Amino acid sequence: MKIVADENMPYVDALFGDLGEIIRVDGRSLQAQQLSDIDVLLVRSVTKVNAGLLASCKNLQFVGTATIGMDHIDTQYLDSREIGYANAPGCNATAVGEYAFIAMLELARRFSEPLKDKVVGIVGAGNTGSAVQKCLEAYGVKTLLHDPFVAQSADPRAFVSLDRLVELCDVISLHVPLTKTGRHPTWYLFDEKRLASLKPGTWLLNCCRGEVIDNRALIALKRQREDIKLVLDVWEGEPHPMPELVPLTEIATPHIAGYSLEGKARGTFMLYQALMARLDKSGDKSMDSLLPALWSHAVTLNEQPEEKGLLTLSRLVYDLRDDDELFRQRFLNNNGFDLMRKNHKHRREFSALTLANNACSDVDWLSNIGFSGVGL
Ligand SMILES: NC(=O)C1=CN([C@@H]2O[C@H](COP(=O)(O)OP(=O)(O)OC[C@H]3O[C@@H](n4cnc5c(N)ncnc54)[C@H](O)[C@@H]3O)[C@@H](O)[C@H]2O)C=CC1
Ligand SMILES: O=C(O)C(=O)[C@H](O)COP(=O)(O)O
Repeated sequence: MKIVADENMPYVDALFGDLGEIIRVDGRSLQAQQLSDIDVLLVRSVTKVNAGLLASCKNLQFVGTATIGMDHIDTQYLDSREIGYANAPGCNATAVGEYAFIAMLELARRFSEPLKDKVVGIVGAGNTGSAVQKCLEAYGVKTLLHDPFVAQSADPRAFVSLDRLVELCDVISLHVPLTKTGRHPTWYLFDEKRLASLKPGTWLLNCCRGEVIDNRALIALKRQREDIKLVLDVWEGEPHPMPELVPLTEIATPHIAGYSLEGKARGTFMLYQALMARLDKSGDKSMDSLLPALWSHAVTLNEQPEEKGLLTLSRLVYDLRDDDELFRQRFLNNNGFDLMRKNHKHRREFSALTLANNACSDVDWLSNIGFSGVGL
């Protein structure tokens, strides 16, 4: 079996090595002629999988994308050729949720405005939106949700309209797929008009897809409204963000909100499971053996952490300031955006840090945020 896999997908050799030959490729520049005799294609979000790429692959049985988003895959075309496919829903939801939560803690500290006093609006209440909500609620922050699809399901949570969310929230975090059609398209959901309606001092975070916000209109807004604070992980026109937008942000990163080691391992593992099911084989691999230990195993709490202490714990697991600094230095360099993504291997999730409780008082909320605990 011949398997072509994006070079930025970790653990492919460990999981797929027994199945056949593995060829690593640069997913963004992948060409049809590299694929003519392959059986399996494993990609990330930077590869457009369509008739143009696959027309000459006669043996192709399966396409896997180790991502949540599917907007880069022409599933109609794959269906028409009866090629199996899978994505990895939820694989990096915890990573995105923790990224947004940590970014909020960073802004709270930078501007001396406690996160605990804010109301946070979450647009899109699926896996990543719910992961942010989990961290916020565990910490005691009030959240409001907008999701016209989930609102109509049996989900017991309360929902508000987008207008109401924008009107009421101090912080807005975006977690929708990129869609151009259907009843509630998200392309430019935050257009010039919506951006103009943000209340004074709003913090706006985008960790989903760049084009959910009209980036030109965002630049125009920021030039008039210093009060708005931006956290952008995704950009219109990736891998070339509008250069004038970057200095207008508080935190800027190259589409790595989902890039925890755990999230990446989960993504590859979910594709392994999907391929094994497609081949009607039972897999003998497990995910546990893939991950290394965190550099610091345990921290002992002698007292209940305040917001500053919570940020300190978070930074032990993932210091978002490092990625922000590197991005500002490098995004304009030749291939800087993609190189930073390719080399991004340092980030863990809260669960990698074990907290020991010497504080007596109730610190269950920390395990509800996601930290591992001894006697929490
Ligand atoms: N920055 C990064 O590294 C990552 C970005 N993403 C992006 O985030 C998106 C969301 O991921 P998940 O939460 O896992 O997907 P999901 O499918 O679990 O949830 C998306 C939610 O958005 C809702 N939605 C759709 N249209 C909406 C609208 N117009 N207004 C409000 N809600 C709407 C859906 O009903 C759904 O509940 C992905 O599609 C992907 O594009 C995902 C993972 C990592
Ligand atoms: O899962 C998604 O959707 C994402 O946006 C990914 O986290 C992005 O990662 P790459 O697939 O572009 O490496």
